[in-house]
Amino acid sequence: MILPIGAKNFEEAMQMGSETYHHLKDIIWEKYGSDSCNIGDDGGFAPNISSITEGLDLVIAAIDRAGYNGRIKLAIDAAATDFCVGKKYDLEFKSAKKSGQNFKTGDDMIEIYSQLCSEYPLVSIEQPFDKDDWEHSKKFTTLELCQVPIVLFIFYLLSGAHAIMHLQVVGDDLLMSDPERIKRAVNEYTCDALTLKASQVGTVTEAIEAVKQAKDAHWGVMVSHRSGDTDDSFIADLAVGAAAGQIKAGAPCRGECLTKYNQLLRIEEEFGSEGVYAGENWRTTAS
Ligand SMILES: C=C(OP(=O)(O)O)C(=O)O
Repeated sequence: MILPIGAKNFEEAMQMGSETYHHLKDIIWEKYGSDSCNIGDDGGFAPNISSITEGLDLVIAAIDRAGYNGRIKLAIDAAATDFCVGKKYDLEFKSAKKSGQNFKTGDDMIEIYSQLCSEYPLVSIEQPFDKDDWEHSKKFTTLELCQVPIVLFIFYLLSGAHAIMHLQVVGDDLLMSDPERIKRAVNEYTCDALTLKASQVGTVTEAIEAVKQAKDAHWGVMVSHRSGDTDDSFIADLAVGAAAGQIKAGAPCRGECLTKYNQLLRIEEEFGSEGVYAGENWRTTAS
């Protein structure tokens, strides 16, 4: 996923995201052929890549070709519950020819994520471990991985702003937008942001309660669509109303994704000069 945090407003963010998406399509077409440009549930491409870094390199190349170097950061939704087998993580879970050799422990996964964080402009990882792997979620979140240069890091420490600089660890399945699980995650520090799925929590009232819990803990809030979503745009209003600062609604293609982004454009237009695009403050708007 990409975060166009260097945009001046949502309209520009949308332009940056769309241009990057279309450059990504060209790059994938050139390298893997047109079949690889078929899109999945969330509007993303799924070329036959053989490593995590191969995928990230494609996105970096697209950002570069679109001319947005330094203005767009990266995020990953690992959705690790999907490839957790027992207590291990099967990195070949998508392959038909499984060798059985690519199982990783929770500690191995921490190593992998840490390495990615040091090599890429990665600012957020969602669901890096299984939904019940509280142990590694805690171990990883507590690391507070930071990718800013050391000189800048010291400056941020001195200015008291260091809390926003480390990698955001987002709880999706770990929390299930459930108040009891959020409470446990806050107490144990097993993540520091909430994926908010209104259709998962059930009612708008409960969704607002979950946002309050997250804000009280000074967490980030990422309002999210669902796989196979409809063309309902309500989550755009929810994200603005909750001052979430973050929304995840898929790639800028197909009606069910675009309807959310179009609603955000309309909201921004309605607010006019009073509208505030979260931009660099994407994590702190929630507190
Ligand atoms: C679409 C998502 O979730 P789900 O599969 O639970 O709908 C997501 O987390 O990006």
